[in-house]
Amino acid sequence: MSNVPRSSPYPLLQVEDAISIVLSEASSFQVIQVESKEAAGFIAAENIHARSPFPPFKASLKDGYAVKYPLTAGKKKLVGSVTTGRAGELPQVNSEQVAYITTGAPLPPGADSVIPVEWTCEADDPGYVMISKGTQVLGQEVRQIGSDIAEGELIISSGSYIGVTECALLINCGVERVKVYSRPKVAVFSTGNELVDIGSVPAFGEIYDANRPLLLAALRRLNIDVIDLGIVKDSEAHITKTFEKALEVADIVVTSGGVSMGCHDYIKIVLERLGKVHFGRVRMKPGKPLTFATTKTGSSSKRFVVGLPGNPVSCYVCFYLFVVPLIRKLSGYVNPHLPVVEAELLDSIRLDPERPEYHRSILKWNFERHIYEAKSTGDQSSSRLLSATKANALLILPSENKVLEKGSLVSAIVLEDK
Ligand SMILES: Nc1nc2c(c(=O)[nH]1)N[C@H]1C(S)=C(S)[C@@H](COP(=O)(O)OP(=O)(O)OC[C@H]3O[C@@H](n4cnc5c(N)ncnc54)[C@H](O)[C@@H]3O)O[C@H]1N2
Ligand code: MOO
Repeated sequence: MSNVPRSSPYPLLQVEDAISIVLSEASSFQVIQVESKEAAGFIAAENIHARSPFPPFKASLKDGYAVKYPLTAGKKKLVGSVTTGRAGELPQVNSEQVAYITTGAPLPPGADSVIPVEWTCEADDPGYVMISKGTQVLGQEVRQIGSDIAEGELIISSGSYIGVTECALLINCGVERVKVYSRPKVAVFSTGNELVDIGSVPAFGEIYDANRPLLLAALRRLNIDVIDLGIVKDSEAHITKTFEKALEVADIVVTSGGVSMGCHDYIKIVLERLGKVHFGRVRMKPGKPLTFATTKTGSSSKRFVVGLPGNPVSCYVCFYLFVVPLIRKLSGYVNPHLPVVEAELLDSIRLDPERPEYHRSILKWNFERHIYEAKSTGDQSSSRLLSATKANALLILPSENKVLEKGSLVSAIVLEDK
């Protein structure tokens, strides 16, 4: 091999600049309507107002007796009962009368307050109740109409995340359907002549494809629709054909392998032909040959391609640093970045003098010291998946020719995977 390139034509970008490029390219969202009960996990694409107040009627806060304020202690006439869900005629309650009521049931006409059962006892006559403590204030133990949520109140603003409680809130307020940002579809393929799927027996020189299952599982955990395009041989023609297929069906194409300087590294070459390569190298460890491109053909919307490096840990780290924020931006997140916290190192770590390192670590909250502590996962080779197992954070370590002492404070990107 005498005709391979000896240096990369791609400038070595800083991580922050590379992430900014990805996010600035990803600005177009598609708005869809979903049923409120299916809305958890989406970002709202509209301001949502309560269709009805909650509670929709004056409701009792306690099991007890509905009364008209003021009511003194003593023997009172029982005029009926109101239980939750009850339709039809409610008993009229006047002064010196009571109606049995359960928690959440509507107050009957005339009543404005509730006396809890604990303040009452049975009377000798079944048509009466003994009230041992009278009303203290008007409206006691009553939830007024709209006291939790007023009719028309803004309950979810455009751009906010719909979690499980927001999903319940929508239904609480009678909102059946909501406009949300759709999530991108993602196609995944691995490249490499050495790769075989688990289940087949690897010949000498072959290894199992671990990256595709990693990416597919991570995407499914993010509720993303995935298209699995399998293992593709290191051939320009095969890779081109697979990209063309992927770009027809997916918004984002994520590949692994074939982005470095080897004679069979075709991803960058093919992407230069199919679209625009925004960057092909990032100053980071692991993940240096990470590649990002966009394509646009005919009337189809812009497509995004992230060429992840083949080393499994590089693939994993770059997925969380670049693909997850890209997905979040396209899905409507106002802040697409993963959370970052400050953590104290439990080990001394030798820094890399060339590249900032995204050091896999186990992050734990120390309840006595009120601080996050980070334990290294050991050998950080980009082929060693054991460095990423158990890890729930990536420590952002600066590039310097020194040892960062135990006890130093560093920024840690929190991974949602664990
Ligand atoms: N001359 C240079 N060589 C390399 C450089 C460089 O700057 N100059 N960068 C190195 C870095 S850093 C990385 S990272 C790798 C990434 O290279 P590729 O993306 O081209 O990856 P491959 O060569 O295809 O594979 C690398 C390694 O990972 C294994 N692999 C690949 N795919 C999978 C998979 N799906 N599942 C499991 N393991 C996989 C593959 O067998 C190789 O061992 O390049 C360096 N080289
Ligand atoms: O960047 Mo590579 O990912 O160090 O092995």
